[in-house]
Amino acid sequence: MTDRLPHEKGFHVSWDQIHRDARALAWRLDGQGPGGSDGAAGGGWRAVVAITRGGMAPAMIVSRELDIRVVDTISVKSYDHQTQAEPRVIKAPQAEIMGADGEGVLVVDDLVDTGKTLELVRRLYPKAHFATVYAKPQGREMVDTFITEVSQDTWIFFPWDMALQYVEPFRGKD
Ligand SMILES: O=P(O)(O)OC[C@H]1O[C@H](OP(=O)(O)OP(=O)(O)O)[C@H](O)[C@@H]1O
Ligand code: HPA
Ligand SMILES: [Mg+2]
Repeated sequence: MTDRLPHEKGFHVSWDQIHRDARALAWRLDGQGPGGSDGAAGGGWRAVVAITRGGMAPAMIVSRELDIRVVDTISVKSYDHQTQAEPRVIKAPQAEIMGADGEGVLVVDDLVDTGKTLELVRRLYPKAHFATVYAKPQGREMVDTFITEVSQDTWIFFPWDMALQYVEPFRGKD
């Protein structure tokens, strides 16, 4: 177990921001799949596999943008709150979708941090393409395509983990 606290900085991502960034990820992936170039069905990808749970919202947006209807999940658990444990697969995707090595499959996650989650999934499906919306330097090598890099000492807060709440004005009482 590695204690990940404290993080120096917080990067707060709204629903609107993750939607824009996941769309940007989809557009970058369009035509990059082994199944074809410009105009190919699904951007050349056979299927999208979301790493649950954080990868599900980005995977939904990517699969919608690229018109990919075959969508599955792999469940990898690696953190309890901000404390990291050894990642383990709790649920695997369908064998027919993945094929022998994952070729033509787009594996999507919200972020790569240490890279341990992707390292595990890569070992299982070495020819899949690994895409995340955000990446930290330590895990960057594990991801093929990402949109925004944040520093290692930043904790990314996603909208599904947050709620709107009142804040005192900058010029508050006393
Ligand atoms: O690169 P790593 O250091 O392995 O960290 C990245 C992973 O950690 C988080 O998932 P988590 O295991 O917390 O589960 P969740 O998606 O269900 O929140 C995040 O969604 C990534 O999947
Ligand atoms: O920065 C992060 N934010 C949310 N979940 C995470 N899981 C690993 N790193 C992070
Ligand atoms: Mg996750």
